[in-house]
Amino acid sequence: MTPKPEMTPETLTAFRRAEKTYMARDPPPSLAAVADLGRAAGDVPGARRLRLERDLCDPPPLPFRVFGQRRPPAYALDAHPGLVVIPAALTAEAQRWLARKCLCDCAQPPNRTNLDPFFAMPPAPLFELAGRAGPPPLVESRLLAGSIDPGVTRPRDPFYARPAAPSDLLRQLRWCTLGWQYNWRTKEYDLGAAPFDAELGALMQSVAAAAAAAAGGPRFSSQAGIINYYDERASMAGHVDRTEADMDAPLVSLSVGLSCVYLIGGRTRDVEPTPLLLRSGDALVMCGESRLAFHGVPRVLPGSAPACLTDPEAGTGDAVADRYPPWRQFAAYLAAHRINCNARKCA
Ligand SMILES: O=C(O)CCC(=O)C(=O)O
Ligand SMILES: [Fe+2]
Repeated sequence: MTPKPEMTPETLTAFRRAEKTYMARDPPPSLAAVADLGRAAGDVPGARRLRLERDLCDPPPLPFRVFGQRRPPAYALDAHPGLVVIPAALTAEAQRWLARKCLCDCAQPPNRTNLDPFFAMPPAPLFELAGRAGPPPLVESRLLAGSIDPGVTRPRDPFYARPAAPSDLLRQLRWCTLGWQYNWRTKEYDLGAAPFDAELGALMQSVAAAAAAAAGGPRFSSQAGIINYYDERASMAGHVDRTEADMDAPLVSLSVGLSCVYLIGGRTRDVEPTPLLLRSGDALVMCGESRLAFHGVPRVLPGSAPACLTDPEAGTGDAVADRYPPWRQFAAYLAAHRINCNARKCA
């Protein structure tokens, strides 16, 4: 038997090499080569300022000021055609609104989460249950109850085989699907549909329309989406979102909370990716060619969330505040997590 060849850095693909660099823990990587379009776009090789030909707020998607500017600076990168980055697109209030949407309105049935196969999820947002005073209502384990669906791999971690407190489940929340429900096992949208939050859909549409008018590929509607919840050590491996039948329509992606290093590559992992710094409130739109590009999040940056989120009183006066738990509960979560919410057209 021939021994397996050592995977030397030379034999790794360019994408994998970059992932390893930015995932390293000891020592942590230098961020000197990470492109900062929000603060130093002039230093980024191949970055071009795009002229938005449409206002972001045309028509206004929500009844308060969502975008910092009607036509904020937006950037394209020569090496990744079709990608549009709009740094600091969202106002502080809109970032708080998005965090509330992603943690409360959207993260509950009928939308699915990574926890559904293993727990009998209550018909309420975990985030709200986790913040309630008094002894928490425990959530039943489907493993323990024997009601786990056939074909689902049983996790080894004993956490999944015991009733769990909502606050412990919230720590394990990794994703939630919106609209057409994506099945990670079959890699198809075959789990039926839940209504896509109308307000969130309007916000996504606003960003898609302005970016697509500048970069091509105007058709967009929020048919499906994913919310990703990252703790400080979480990452997302490089992939292409290729399940959607309509791969010409843009994919819109909004982030709040901690900053991250986002890698954008090309059609294969051999294309050298560009590391981008994405901050809370940035919008990213994958149009045209970049819709087929490998991308991922190798690193979240602890301590990088803005004060407009982490100040315990920051959201107290917001128009929607009384519909949600007190802001201090969000502030604590956002100081230690990144939330990414993305939407795509499927058919
Ligand atoms: O978190 C991000 O910015 C990327 C998420 C992503 O690529 C996805 O959900 O497909
Ligand atoms: Fe993706």
